[in-house]
Amino acid sequence: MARIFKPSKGKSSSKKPRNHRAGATSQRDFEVLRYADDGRGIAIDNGKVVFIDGALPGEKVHAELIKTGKRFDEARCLSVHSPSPLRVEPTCGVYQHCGGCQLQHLNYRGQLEYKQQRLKKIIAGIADDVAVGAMPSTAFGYRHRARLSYRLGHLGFRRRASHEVENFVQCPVLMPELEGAIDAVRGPLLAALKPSKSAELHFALGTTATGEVAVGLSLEDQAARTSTWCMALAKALAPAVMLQRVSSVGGEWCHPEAMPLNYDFSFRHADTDEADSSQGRGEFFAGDFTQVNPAINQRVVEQCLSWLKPQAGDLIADFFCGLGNFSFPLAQCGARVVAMDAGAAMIERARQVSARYPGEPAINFHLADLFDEGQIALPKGINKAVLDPPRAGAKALCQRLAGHKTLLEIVYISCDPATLARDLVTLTEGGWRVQGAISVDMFPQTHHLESMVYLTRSGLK
Ligand SMILES: C[S@@+](CC[C@H](N)C(=O)[O-])C[C@H]1O[C@@H](n2cnc3c(N)ncnc32)[C@H](O)[C@@H]1O
Repeated sequence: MARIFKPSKGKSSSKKPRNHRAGATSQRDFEVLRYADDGRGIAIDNGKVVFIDGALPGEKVHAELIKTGKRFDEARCLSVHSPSPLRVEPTCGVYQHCGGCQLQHLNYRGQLEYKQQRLKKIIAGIADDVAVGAMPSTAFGYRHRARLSYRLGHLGFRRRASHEVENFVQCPVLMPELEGAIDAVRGPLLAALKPSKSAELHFALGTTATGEVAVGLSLEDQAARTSTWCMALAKALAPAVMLQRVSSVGGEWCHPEAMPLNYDFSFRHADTDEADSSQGRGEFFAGDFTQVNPAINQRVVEQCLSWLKPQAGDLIADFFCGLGNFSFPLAQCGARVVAMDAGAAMIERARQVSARYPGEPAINFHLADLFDEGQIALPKGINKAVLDPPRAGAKALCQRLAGHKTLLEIVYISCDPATLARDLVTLTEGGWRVQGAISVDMFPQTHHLESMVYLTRSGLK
């Protein structure tokens, strides 16, 4: 028997299972049939669905029930009788406790296949004739930012299904420079954070204006006390990490010496394969939204440009634009862009960056809540659009776009399969057709699925 998952010695796993029937055997064997949408294995036990953490389809596993409910049970794999050929030994030493990754026990080819199949399921019945592509990433060392929690003297990632914090030692999905910087400032941070009970810390890796690699840190909540406290912390962390921004009840406070990091807007033109870095660099602070996997992000931007073929004469809406990740490359190809987002600080920074470019600004950045029907003002004459919403999707916006008169092409980038499925139904019922779909591996080793879908429609009278 291959022993893969040992029962955790951590506090959270020693707790008695919630809802578990008194006297019932909590460990037994299961045959795993298929994947659940969150990467767990699904088995059927006496007609009831059981979700098994750490189990793969085709395997016979020995698992411990950790929760029982009316409709389904939940279990954790303890050992594997007949391992799947796709099973691998997890790289990370704390994989079985940490809440960050869910698929390290599945080889990378298997992960890509699993994500591709999920996207196939989403467009089934909507676009059965469309072949779903897969965009692979490097399997480890891809993340340029990380959010760590501090709680009761521990600094690291949240444990699986728990509020407890797993102390940060190493994290193989982080870029090595980021991993090293977090390790370097662990001591000073732990000393400084002592008085507060809990805090969220956003680390991000980028370059400075002079091209050096730098790491920024922003703190949330009660970690931000007084400017004196922050100055002392900033000093203790430098030069390994810049304390960039601190949220506090009174608003945002930036350390006076902290510089924003650079955001790279360069891409390669699909037709010539030439690199284009003429829109150069934007700026961001740790805590701003940036795509976590910069190499894959560049490919996503390039795929978007290759579908939309932006050119002079186009008026393109970039909905949920953030710092202008898509807006700047679209404008660089000659299109005019109207960009919208609800993040006031990011919109302001994007405006400042766009104002520095010579000539007429080709991008208009607007602050808008795109979930609020009343605030969705669709720019007149748009013929193409990029939608890159948060997990909640773009319900109200898709309802408005479904019957839009001048809009002919949409690229929808989604980080949530359920809301993507809902919004695609709205659009296709309005006459839109899916022409392309790609599962993008923005988050290797996790079950998170990023997708890109290209839709077109002939003009409405
Ligand atoms: C997945 S990110 C995409 C950002 C950007 N397109 C990029 O590639 O970096 C989603 C964006 O939606 C924005 N957002 C969240 N809720 C929103 C809302 N209700 N209305 C408008 N924008 C919102 C966030 O500020 C964030 O920038």
